[in-house]
Amino acid sequence: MKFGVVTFPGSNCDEDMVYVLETIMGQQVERLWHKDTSLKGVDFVVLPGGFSYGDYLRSGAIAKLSPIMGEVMNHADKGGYVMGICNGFQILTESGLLQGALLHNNNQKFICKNVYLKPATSNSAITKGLDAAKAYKIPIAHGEGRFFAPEDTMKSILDNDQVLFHYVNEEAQVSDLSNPNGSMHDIAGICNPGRNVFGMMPHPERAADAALANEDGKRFFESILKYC
Ligand SMILES: NC(=O)CC[C@H](N)C(=O)O
Repeated sequence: MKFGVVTFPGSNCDEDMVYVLETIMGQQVERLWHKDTSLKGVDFVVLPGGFSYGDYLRSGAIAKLSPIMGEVMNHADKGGYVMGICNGFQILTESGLLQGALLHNNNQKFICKNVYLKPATSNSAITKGLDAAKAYKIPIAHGEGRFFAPEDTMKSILDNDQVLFHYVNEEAQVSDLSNPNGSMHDIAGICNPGRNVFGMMPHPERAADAALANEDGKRFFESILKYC
């Protein structure tokens, strides 16, 4: 599979993502620039983490207007795979490819730490290869990660089994302390109704190399490669 990793002005996890896909997972990767108007034949588009346009006006609000986003939307509309990590997730909600919004964390602070995630569904390429009972240790680093959706939107997300991950504690249980940002229903990631667009706030690419002593994130990429 050929992956495309998009760099926006202010992206800072683009090279981490390229490294994991290319060097750890052995995949072909095309670096895409936000001003490109072609996806250069990639099968799977990744919008990486960072601070596109300095997070003005809201995280992702300006990046959604980048020239490449028209092509990303066409790709998704045709059923092509798109994944947004952290700032990438914010760009996907801003552009309407995913429902809901990422609001400021409820403590109004930037949070950088390891959290635990449990897959919420097996019906997606990114979760199908994961252990439904396991808590995966994955880092977060965001100031605007509190997933919010109006009641009717949230109902359709839940009814359509679109939640990909919940924040849990190390024992894979939801607890008062497991949700770092106050997101509704402890949601850490969702997919679209077509199940080809994924968004998540935690960073699996930061936990995919044995040198970092945590390869839990590598399982997410293995699942993608197996089921996409
Ligand atoms: N790691 C990131 O992608 C940063 C996310 C984002 N711009 C925020 O602070 O909310």
